[in-house]
Amino acid sequence: MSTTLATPTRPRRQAGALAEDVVRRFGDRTVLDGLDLAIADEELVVLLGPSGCGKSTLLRLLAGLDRPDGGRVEVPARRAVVFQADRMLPWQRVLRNVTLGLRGPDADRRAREALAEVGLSGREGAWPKELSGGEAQRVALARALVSEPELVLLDEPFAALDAITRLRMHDLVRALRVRHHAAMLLVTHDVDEAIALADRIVVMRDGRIGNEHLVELPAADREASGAREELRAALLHDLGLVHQS
Ligand SMILES: Nc1ncnc2c1ncn2[C@@H]1O[C@H](COP(=O)(O)OP(=O)(O)OP(=O)(O)O)[C@@H](O)[C@H]1O
Repeated sequence: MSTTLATPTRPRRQAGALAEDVVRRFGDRTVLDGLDLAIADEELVVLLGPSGCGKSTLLRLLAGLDRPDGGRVEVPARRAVVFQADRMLPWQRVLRNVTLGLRGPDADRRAREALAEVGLSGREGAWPKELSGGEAQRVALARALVSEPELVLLDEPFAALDAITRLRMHDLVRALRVRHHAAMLLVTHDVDEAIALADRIVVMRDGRIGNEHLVELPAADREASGAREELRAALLHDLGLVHQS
């Protein structure tokens, strides 16, 4: 008997996230004013912009923690958010903080694996207050990734860390990207962090995305190169931090 195989329908490649003509007002202040942003699968987009321009507002909309007054937001159901403060439950040990919200008999195993991935094997039984700032943010990353999200939203996750620890966290993010295939949106004030990590840097201006920069520099050139310096100067200009003569 012959069998006719149905043509497999390829899953539609869904964008990592989409914001279309998004408006968000607080009182009479329009913070997001017709903003468009599409993040591709597995793309790491860094969002830069002056303080108060609406970066966290956009991130909260994409996280589903807030709703727009106009426009459309499309995000995958499996998404995770990492904030500047780790937001662990202080009365739960590290392992329980990672298994929070996980279901199934393998929750513990998955949480242990996630902690190993961020370099925290052996710290499962620690209390949150026993962790350094860098370790706490590692837990936050483990907690975000343990559910295998398709979209990870990071709101200044390393801002409170010292410079050396922040560089280690950048290495960790790069390593995690290789293993997890999530789209990421990272909000930061740190132009060097943006250049170190981004596939694309977008700069917010007047409630929308203003300039965008694709970052196609190989890893070594992100540390030191003429192209890096040019990009850095362009970003400082976009942010109004230097004036071109
Ligand atoms: N829930 C809210 N109620 C009223 N105003 C708000 C609310 N959330 C944000 N805003 C206002 O919206 C503007 C944008 O805030 P948002 O936190 O998004 O800026 P940001 O770009 O993330 O700033 P920063 O870089 O300083 O973190 C600010 O003026 C803020 O006061």
